[in-house]
Amino acid sequence: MNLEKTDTIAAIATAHGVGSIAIVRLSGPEALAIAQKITKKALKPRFAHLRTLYNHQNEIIDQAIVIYFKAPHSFTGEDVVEFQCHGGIIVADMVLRTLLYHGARLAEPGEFSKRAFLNGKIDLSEAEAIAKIIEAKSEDAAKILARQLKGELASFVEEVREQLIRILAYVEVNIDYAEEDLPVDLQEQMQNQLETISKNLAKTLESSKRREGLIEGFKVAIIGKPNTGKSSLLNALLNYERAIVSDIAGTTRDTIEESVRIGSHLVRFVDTAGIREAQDTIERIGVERSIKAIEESDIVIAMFDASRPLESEDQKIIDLIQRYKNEKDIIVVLNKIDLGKEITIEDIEPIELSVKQDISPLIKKLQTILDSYANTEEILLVSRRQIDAVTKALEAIDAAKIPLEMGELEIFAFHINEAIAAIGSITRPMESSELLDKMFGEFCLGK
Ligand SMILES: Nc1nc2c(c(=O)[nH]1)N(C=O)[C@@H](CNc1ccc(C(=O)N[C@@H](CCC(=O)O)C(=O)O)cc1)CN2
Ligand SMILES: Nc1nc2c(ncn2[C@@H]2O[C@H](COP(=O)(O)OP(=O)(O)OP(=O)(O)O)[C@@H](O)[C@H]2O)c(=O)[nH]1
Ligand SMILES: [Mg+2]
Repeated sequence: MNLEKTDTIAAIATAHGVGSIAIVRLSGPEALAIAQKITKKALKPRFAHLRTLYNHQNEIIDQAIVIYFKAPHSFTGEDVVEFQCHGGIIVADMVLRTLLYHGARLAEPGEFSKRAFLNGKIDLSEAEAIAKIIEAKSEDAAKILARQLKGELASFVEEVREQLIRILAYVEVNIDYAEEDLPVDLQEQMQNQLETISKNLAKTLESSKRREGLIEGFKVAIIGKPNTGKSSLLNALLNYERAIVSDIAGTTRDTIEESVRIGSHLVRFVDTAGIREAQDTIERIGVERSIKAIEESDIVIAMFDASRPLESEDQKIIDLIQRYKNEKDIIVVLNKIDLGKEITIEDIEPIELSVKQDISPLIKKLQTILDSYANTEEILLVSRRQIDAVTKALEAIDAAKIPLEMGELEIFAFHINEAIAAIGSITRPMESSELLDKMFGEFCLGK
């Protein structure tokens, strides 16, 4: 990119509301010149200066801390000047308008980060981490993203890419020079290496999908036959009477969603209509909704009434537990234990409690599961784009296996090249400018 042709952009980087300090950012070849017009004094790189700021009519508009980052040692890699002015929006707006008056252009959303990317200051996985940090729903998410910003995913990508390139190098030598087939031991070695890479990628993909909630927030579905106390549980979690509770079976007809903080996690609970034998259409819809709630959730709480023997309606819930037990974390709760225990369910370790008295055993269990999602050193793919790239790489590696067996080295090399491109696109896509516009366009203004 030709830096001389880039214009100089400006934006307010802090939230547009009441606050004690607001930051206005300026980046581009004219940043220093424009900044000196508003401060009327020289600025030394990497110094925090206390400066009076003047508008174009020479009126004093603020006293601010001004920092000049000289290219290429700045966030964007260009000349950057930051104005840390008094907060609220009025002062920051006046500063911004003065910068625009002196020749800066209002930045588009994400344009600072886009420039940082184009100037090689950050790669795409790091840019995505920045975008997601702003929207992080939990401290755990923020910590994972901070690691990604430090290049954790980038090094993972680089490692896999290098392994694939090494395999490719072997093959290319053989395509060019070998008259006969690949030596059997070399072929086996390559197969083993590919298998290791595949497993590694598949594991990352699987654990990322399972932990998607770390970024977006986790969802917990509460299911069970009517009258087991699902809505009572939601109310107990929320500490107020959100859902209607009654001893009439079928009280909840629609799903109800509310967010609750469990430890450091913000969790969305979904209270569903009780599942019973589907006699009428409305109840059938209820069953379908419950299934949908399960599929959209990370954790399922399956509720039973401990005080009554197992009924055929409970069996429906047990069937669902069986169906989803490999995909979801399922917590079985025997509620109304205050009324005695009549129920027995085989092969399941339940939590026995009374929602009316104490739900802390359930909270503890939830917290243990949520912590286990968060406390891991495993790499997390944090966007659809990253998940798609790894999926594509895996497919390409898979497609390469048969040609390798058959000794069709050129086809093999073609697929390995595909895999290399797919995995590399996580950090450095063969960019179409539309992709970049779309990605960075979703960033906050001033980022
Ligand atoms: N005031 C302020 N705070 C901020 C940012 C910012 O841009 N300004 N950030 C924005 O997201 C984050 C910090 N990230 C940053 C990343 C790189 C550079 C930077 O100037 N890098 C140069 C110089 C490095 C150095 O001197 O050690 C470089 O990489 O060459 C600045 C901030 C969060 N806090
Ligand atoms: N004794 C006792 N009663 C409870 C307990 N939990 C809930 N109940 C009562 O059980 C009845 C049903 O509770 P709900 O929370 O409405 O049950 P639900 O599972 O949401 O029912 P549907 O919405 O019909 O599917 C109410 O009368 C509650 O007060 C408990 O721990 N002990
Ligand atoms: Mg209910």
